[in-house]
Amino acid sequence: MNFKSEGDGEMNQSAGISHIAIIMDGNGRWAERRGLSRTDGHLEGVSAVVRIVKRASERNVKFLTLYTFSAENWKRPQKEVEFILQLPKKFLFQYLPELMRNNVKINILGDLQQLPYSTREALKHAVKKTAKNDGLQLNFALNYGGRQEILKAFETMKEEGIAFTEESVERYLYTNQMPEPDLLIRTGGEKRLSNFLLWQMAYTEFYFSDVLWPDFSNEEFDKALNEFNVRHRRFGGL
Ligand SMILES: CCc1cc(N2CCCCCC2)n2ncc(-c3ccc(F)cc3)c2n1
Repeated sequence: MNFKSEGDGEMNQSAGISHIAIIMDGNGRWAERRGLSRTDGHLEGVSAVVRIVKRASERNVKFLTLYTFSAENWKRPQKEVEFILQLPKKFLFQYLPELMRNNVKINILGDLQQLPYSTREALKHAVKKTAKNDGLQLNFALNYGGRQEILKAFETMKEEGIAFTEESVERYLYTNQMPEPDLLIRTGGEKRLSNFLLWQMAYTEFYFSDVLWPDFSNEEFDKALNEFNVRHRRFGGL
């Protein structure tokens, strides 16, 4: 199956959007409301990832960054953490061939040293296999924390004797090869950043949705993009 791209025929509504970041919240509540286990909620969340990756590619988004596991998520019950940290392997085993067919490039943001060996190996394989692809750049933030990222950049720069400027710091962040997010979408009703891309989102538009991530449809995604375009519509003015 190919992620069909909306050609120039239809006005490409997302012409101004290069990079979208998403905090995919609400998976546990989605399951609890249905009398299902939290792990069922995470699995439904994976299906929503596949759906929105395809939609982002169709809307000609160039970079899509997904917050899949925060540094704070380690505080969850051990069984749930163990289940979640197996999801990358499951996802890649099932979807990497299709992502390759659609020229998707996978990048990983975060500290992978604490992840299970088999998960780290699956991630390294996916990054290597998709490295030459030049379609949508799909960034997974795993064991990621914005404050930790900035502190790690400062420590490395200090060791290397690099002067701190906005440009030099950005070269030491996980996102050093990509533009800052134009739009942040957070699902699940909370309205906070949760230590995500703190340096990078200094000028990012925020879109908060009460929809729980597993229910986040193409229509909901399109509403966020269209809202961005309304906010950024310029009629020749400044
Ligand atoms: C590491 C925890 C985690 C959690 C998770 N959830 C759970 C939380 C949010 C909802 C989505 C499902 N997903 N979904 C895809 C991945 C994934 C990560 C890397 C990769 F290369 C490919 C896929 C994923 N990873």
